Amino acid sequence: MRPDVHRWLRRRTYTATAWTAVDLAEARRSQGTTVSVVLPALDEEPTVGAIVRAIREALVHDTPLVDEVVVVDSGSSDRTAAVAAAAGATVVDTASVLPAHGRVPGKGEALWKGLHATGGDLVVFVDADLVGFDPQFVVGLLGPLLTDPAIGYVKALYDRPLTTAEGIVPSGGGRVTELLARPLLNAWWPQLAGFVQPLSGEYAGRRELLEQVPFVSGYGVEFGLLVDLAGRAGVDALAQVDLGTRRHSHQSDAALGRMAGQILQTALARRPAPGPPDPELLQFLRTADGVEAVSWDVSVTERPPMGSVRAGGRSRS
Ligand SMILES: O=c1ccn([C@@H]2O[C@H](COP(=O)(O)OP(=O)(O)O[C@H]3O[C@H](CO)[C@@H](O)[C@H](O)[C@H]3O)[C@@H](O)[C@H]2O)c(=O)[nH]1
Ligand SMILES: O=C(O)[C@H](O)COP(=O)(O)O
Repeated sequence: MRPDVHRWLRRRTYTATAWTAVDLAEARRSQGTTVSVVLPALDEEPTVGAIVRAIREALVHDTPLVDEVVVVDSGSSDRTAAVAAAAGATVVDTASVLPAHGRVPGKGEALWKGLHATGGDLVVFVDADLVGFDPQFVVGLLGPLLTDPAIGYVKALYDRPLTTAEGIVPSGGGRVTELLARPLLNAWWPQLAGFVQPLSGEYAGRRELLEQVPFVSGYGVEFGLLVDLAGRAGVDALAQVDLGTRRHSHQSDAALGRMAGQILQTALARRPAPGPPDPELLQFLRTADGVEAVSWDVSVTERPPMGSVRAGGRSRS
């Protein structure tokens, strides 16, 4: 493993249980820091209400860690907006925020408009399709930001079970992550190979930093933010926090193919200066102490066209 990635992993990987909501509420009160939570939502009627309610009960009413919970409705055709509002969220529609900029489809658009529609110094993004959501997710994401001024952006890491018709595969989820995003990141941005879940939809950042980078409109938004924020603030300003396990609703293989296409477009638009890709691939295993990185050499050797070999052989004979 590259020494810089090894150092970063040890220095910038945290566990959500390191903080309590009460401690962080006191930290942010003494700093005068405000916190917004943004949930992008497209047709998430079955799950959005429970997530909003859990955050509001634990982190607005019981302990004052969060100032506002905003659901950004990304053009839902179900009752997402009504359910979110009934649970206590402020609901905005992507079409009504910055109307002069129009509305383009996709998750990243909802996040970008959510950034505009909120006012917190710290902004926490949480997907609205999570199942069994725990408000400690928000506490964990805020922990590094409220306790270390050098950190500007924090991404979630977690185990990702895959729920299938046959049952639950404990670490079968994150298929786009494993098959596309991680290999791409390792090849072209190996300094970011320590991110266990580069596509995680739960992350938090300082507004002053988030407002300096573009937001890709679709599913490339996480990949783009990671690369762009590292470029803007440096890898040491980025951190990850272990939230345990995360379950969500899965998309079809065909939909994941389209997601992968958007991530590929995002990566190609940011491709670093030409040069050989890094041949190391870091993958991660869950251990009793957290996660362990496993390094693989994925370099390939190009054999010449057989015709040229035969021609060379003939000329030698
Ligand atoms: O046009 C859209 C599409 C999705 N969403 C919301 O965005 C969140 C995540 O979308 P989802 O379709 O559930 O994505 P996943 O299949 O979970 O994809 C993973 O990988 C994506 C690519 O990086 C990330 O954007 C996701 O957060 C991450 O969970 C959910 O709340 C959606 O309702 C929108 O608001 N608008
Ligand atoms: O992050 C990913 O790789 C995609 O969201 C797919 O996740 P899933 O395999 O858990 O559905």
